[in-house]
Amino acid sequence: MMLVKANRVRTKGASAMTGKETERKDTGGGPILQASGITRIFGRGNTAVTALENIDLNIPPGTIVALRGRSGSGKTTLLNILSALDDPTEGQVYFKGREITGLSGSERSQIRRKEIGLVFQSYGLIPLMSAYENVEFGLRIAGLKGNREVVEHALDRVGMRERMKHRPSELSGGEQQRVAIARAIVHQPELLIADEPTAELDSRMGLQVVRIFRELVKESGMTVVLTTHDPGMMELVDHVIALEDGNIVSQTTNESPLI
Ligand SMILES: Nc1ncnc2c1ncn2[C@@H]1O[C@H](COP(=O)(O)OP(=O)(O)OP(=O)(O)O)[C@@H](O)[C@H]1O
Repeated sequence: MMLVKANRVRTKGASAMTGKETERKDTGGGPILQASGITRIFGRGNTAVTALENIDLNIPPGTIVALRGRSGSGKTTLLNILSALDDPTEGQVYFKGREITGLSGSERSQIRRKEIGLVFQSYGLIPLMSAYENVEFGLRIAGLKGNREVVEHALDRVGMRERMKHRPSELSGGEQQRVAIARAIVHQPELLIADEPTAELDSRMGLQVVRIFRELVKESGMTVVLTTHDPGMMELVDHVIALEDGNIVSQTTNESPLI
């Protein structure tokens, strides 16, 4: 499976998503995430690596956006900056109209815990906890009280309520990833950020995970930003941002995603 059919996509050089034309910093119809002039340099002097170079992008709310590119192209670095895990060397990131770059570590951590959900390639579940306890832990990290109904609802949304007493080692990779998604959405964040969420899964399980993302977008208006190596993902998401050597080389909008 390679590129999407030409009549279903619009490829833009400088699109609304990269456009510097979008100056608005509020969220009333504006982007949920906006990045402006993001450069990230690791190290100094002879050993310095420019992982991202002058990236501009706007992510519209209620969409699934995939960052795509080869290994080393800068996907994870960009995702870490968009989710306030890392600070850029230069540039600004606005989340819901508020600049998050330059905030203190504890302010950034508050935003991440309360307003963003994070999903990782390797699931990141706590082995000794059941699926239920892992999801409840997500609620506590967000500073909210454990609430049975809320936890079970999150597990229900990913189809894992029946297996909630099982520990991660008793679940398949796809099931573990679904629990990890339940943990990431239990505090009902507006933004879900997922680093290679389907990389460890076979194509059927991967599709199931993207289907869950689509349902979250439809039901709660959530925005999902993910990274992927998978060309097949282009058929499924709303926008694809392709990175090469720390630069955005193309942006594609899929007018009618398959799911
Ligand atoms: N902490 C770091 N120190 C030095 N260089 C780094 C660091 N993190 C990333 N890099 C470099 O920045 C570049 C981009 O890395 P990044 O992890 O963002 O790529 P990626 O597209 O996510 O790759 P992959 O698909 O393999 O995860 C690479 O050249 C990498 O070696």
